[in-house]
Amino acid sequence: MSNIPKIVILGAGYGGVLTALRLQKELNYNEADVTLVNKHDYHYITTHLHMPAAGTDNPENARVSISKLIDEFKIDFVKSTVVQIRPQDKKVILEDGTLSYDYLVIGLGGEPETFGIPGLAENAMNIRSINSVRLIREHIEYQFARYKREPHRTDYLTFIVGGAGFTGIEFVGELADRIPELCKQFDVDPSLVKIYNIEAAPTALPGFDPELVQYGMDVLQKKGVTFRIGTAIKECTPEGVVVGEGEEIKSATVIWTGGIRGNRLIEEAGFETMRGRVKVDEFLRCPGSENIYIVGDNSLMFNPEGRPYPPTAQIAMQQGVVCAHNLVASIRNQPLKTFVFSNKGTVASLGKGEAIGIAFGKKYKGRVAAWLKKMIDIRYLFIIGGIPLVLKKGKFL
Ligand SMILES: Cc1cc2nc3c(=O)[nH]c(=O)nc-3n(C[C@H](O)[C@H](O)[C@H](O)COP(=O)(O)OP(=O)(O)OC[C@H]3O[C@@H](n4cnc5c(N)ncnc54)[C@H](O)[C@@H]3O)c2cc1C
Repeated sequence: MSNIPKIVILGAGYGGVLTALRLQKELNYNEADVTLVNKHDYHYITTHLHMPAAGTDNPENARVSISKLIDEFKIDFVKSTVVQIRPQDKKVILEDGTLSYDYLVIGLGGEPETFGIPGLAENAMNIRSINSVRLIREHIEYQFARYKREPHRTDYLTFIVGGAGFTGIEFVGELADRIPELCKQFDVDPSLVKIYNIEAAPTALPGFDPELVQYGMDVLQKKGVTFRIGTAIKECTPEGVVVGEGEEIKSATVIWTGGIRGNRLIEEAGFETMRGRVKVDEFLRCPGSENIYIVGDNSLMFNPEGRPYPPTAQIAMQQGVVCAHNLVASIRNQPLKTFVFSNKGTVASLGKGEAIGIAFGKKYKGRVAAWLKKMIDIRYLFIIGGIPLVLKKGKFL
């Protein structure tokens, strides 16, 4: 049996892919066996998913074949679903086999958090993966077709988005752009279509710059979005949602973007978690299990003021780089690097040609912010796949 350490990476999301790409670059020949496990043979660009969900872009543009990203002479890719993590045995159970590891990286991404709201898990859809956005896109078109057969059912033309965080705001922006096209295609009077964005917090985009939030809401309202801010969804049923003090909004489409938690496999593995996320140490290791690293939405880290960093692609990518560095350092018995988050800013799209954001300490809105958003997306494609990927998947217009 070989004495080469075995590194297993679970999940080819932002954290997992960056870890794999960096290991591929930094490890010398025969220094470690690296295996990347993912349930699909493609990586998806989560930050694009609001577009194919609304139907303003093709889902193909939001996914990249993993074989195009990694060097399969250096990294073994296993397409499978993880069903159990067994830290006590240093094993991972897959739906079709078992892997043993010396070092484990967990980057399985988050799951929707429904905060125990009755009916949400059963009746609402989520923008989480290529498969989930395909479903949303088809579902939206189908509601227009159904309405033409049952014109008394205006609930088919009412679209409810729960949560006005970044995902909710970006999605309603795209949906509002798509509606005129669908109305034309299905001969539907646009004034019959309603888009509600419902948020329990006292503001949309909680924690974001208030002036930019106001700008964003004005843009979206002009496009036809109705905001119900400071309004909690109390229940979700097959007929719609119940909000506030019992008001019912009838709708055949509820999309929940209001919360994200870590992965249930981590809780089931016996790690101490907060909403499925593990509070990692400064080197990104799981406390008490120094051979296990956790990156991305599965990890929990706090800023110097003691507040948790929101789970973003940006932090997941930076963690992937440091995680790979620390794995190589562990193997070489060298000192580990502390993870320090460098916030490059945040930009939220509001649909075609409109966005709001803060980058490099400055506020941006309108076309300039929309351009910035494109540059961020292109930069990511470049990091993971170089110029060929930018040319293939990059959106310049
Ligand atoms: C619509 C939307 C827009 C967003 N926009 C932004 C943005 O503009 N900027 C930003 O910084 N962040 C944004 N985010 C957040 C960002 O996408 C996440 O924080 C980021 O994807 C987390 O990366 P990750 O590596 O933890 O996991 P993910 O990217 O979620 O990847 C997890 C991977 O694990 C795989 N997987 C899951 N379970 C299993 C299993 N059991 N077995 C095998 N494989 C499994 C999945 O298929 C996936 O490939 C957005 C999120 C959404 C949903």
